[in-house]
Amino acid sequence: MTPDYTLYLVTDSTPAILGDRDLPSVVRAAVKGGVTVVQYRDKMSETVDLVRTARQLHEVTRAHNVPLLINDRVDVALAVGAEGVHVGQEDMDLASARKLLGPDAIVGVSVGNADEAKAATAGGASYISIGAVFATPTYASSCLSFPQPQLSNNNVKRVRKENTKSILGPPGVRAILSCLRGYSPSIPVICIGGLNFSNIPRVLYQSRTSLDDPALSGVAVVSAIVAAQDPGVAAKQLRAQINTPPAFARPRMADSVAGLGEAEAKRRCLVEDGRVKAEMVVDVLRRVAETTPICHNMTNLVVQNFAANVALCIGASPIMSTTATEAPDLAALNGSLVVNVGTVTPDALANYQQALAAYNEKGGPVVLDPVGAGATQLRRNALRTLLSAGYFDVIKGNEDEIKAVATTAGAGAGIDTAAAQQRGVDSGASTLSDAQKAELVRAVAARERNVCLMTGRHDFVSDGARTFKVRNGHKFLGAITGSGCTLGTTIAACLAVKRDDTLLATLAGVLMFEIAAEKAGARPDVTGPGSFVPAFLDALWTLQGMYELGKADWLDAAMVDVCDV
Ligand SMILES: Nc1ncnc2c1ncn2[C@@H]1O[C@H](COP(=O)(O)OP(=O)(O)O)[C@@H](O)[C@H]1O
Ligand SMILES: Cc1ncsc1CCOP(=O)(O)O
Repeated sequence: MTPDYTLYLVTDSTPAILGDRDLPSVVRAAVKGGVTVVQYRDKMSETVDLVRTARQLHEVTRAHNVPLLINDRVDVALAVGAEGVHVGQEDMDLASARKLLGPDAIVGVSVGNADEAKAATAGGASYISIGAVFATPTYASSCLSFPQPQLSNNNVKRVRKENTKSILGPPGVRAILSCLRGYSPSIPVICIGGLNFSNIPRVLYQSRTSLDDPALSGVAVVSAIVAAQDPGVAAKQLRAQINTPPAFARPRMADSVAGLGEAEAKRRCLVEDGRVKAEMVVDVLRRVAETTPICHNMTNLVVQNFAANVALCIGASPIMSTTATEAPDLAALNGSLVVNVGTVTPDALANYQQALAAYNEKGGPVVLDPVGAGATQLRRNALRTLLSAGYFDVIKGNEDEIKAVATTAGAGAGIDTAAAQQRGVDSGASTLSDAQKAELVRAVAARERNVCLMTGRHDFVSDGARTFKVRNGHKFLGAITGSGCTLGTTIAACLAVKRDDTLLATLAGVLMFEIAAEKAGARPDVTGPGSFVPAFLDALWTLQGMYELGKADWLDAAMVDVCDV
């Protein structure tokens, strides 16, 4: 019988995680709650104790028809008649473990990259476990910070090695999963590393680019169950969560192009015969004006006032709040969030993460503006932290910022572009052709399973399936501070009212913003960036009046090209 890997528990017997409870009763509660596989992992105990505990655990798991696997120790698995073992890259090799345990035993292998995954698959692993998805204190607290005089030098080395495993993030997991497509599509694959109640839905979602992609067979957790106050309740909640699509999962054309049907795919094309479908764009903007969505900005110190004014001029209701404790209340108001790292600090970063979690839980749209992300190490780190912390519906930035996003994710994410040393918050000279820009935004959107917008004289936007180039805008936008940031605010307002097509909402925001800029820049009294700013706010305000009237002819100015990537 093929084991069910849906919720795979890896045990941890150290006081920091297990506390003063006994492991068999924690495991009993966990399997009753819905754990489907148990791996007994104990790097510290003497063999005699390992065998005794493994026996107790096996009694518990057998009673619930759940396989028990022993970490590393084939001898212990044989001694207690466990269903199998789990080996790492540093442990006994797969072939020897298989030989000792026989063809029916479960032999799982930890992998950290595509080559290891392919080797384990070819070598006859029963399943593979990809990790580490996120950094986790579990190994550190369980092994290194806890004095273990009996730990041999070899064990110390091995433990250190595990602690320094590279962090893959969901994109790294997906890269490995997709390498296995066509190679061995049927091998069960799970992932491990820092997984818990708040990040499992996103990992399951972002580890696939589309519904046609191979999916994970399950997730492995340690402290989310072993350290939980009630391991049984924790297991039950995790099982329920694994089976429920996350609140932020929206219908995406990229997910199901084939399943959409020709009529629906065409309807969502947005551009027909070289012209943008004006009524669809106007519908989004009218909804903003009529419903006044809350637009929560966690933005930099430079643009607070400008961003609030832009939001008001397009008909949204801005609130500039950088304190995460009020984010759950704001997320409940059905609006959207902008996370703009323009003046990021360590405290601010912690607040962004909490607010992101609050919006992700409610399914409220979130825009990430990684301002200056390619300029300093602090910003690169902040970007890495945010990309692992939650799901962003839209990531927007100038060329250098999008390059930073593309090169940030975990190993194996595989977007082929060079990171750029950004000049402050502005982008340096462009080094990419139009085709490369189109491919870059498509690849980021596909990797993150969201929408990516790269701004500049011309903008490129993609949801992984549809990619457009927008040729609107005005040179004064590039000559004032905060044009990119306030475009993020504008897009967030559109996302709040158009949740079933993130790309359309983004395109609507871009067009309104840039055509307003063209109208402002064309005014005879606008002679430079200084006079442009108030004229731009006026133009946004005037356009808002037009869509309230249902007028769409201003969109004749839209210049949107379909990119063939
Ligand atoms: N030279 C330009 N001509 C037309 N539009 C521009 C120009 N430079 C920037 N923009 C527009 O200004 C907005 C912000 O883009 P950008 O300046 O790239 O962002 P940032 O301020 O984040 O660096 C976008 O709408 C973009 O299209
Ligand atoms: C100048 C500056 N410094 C930190 S944030 C910021 C504003 C950047 O605005 P934008 O990226 O929209 O031009």
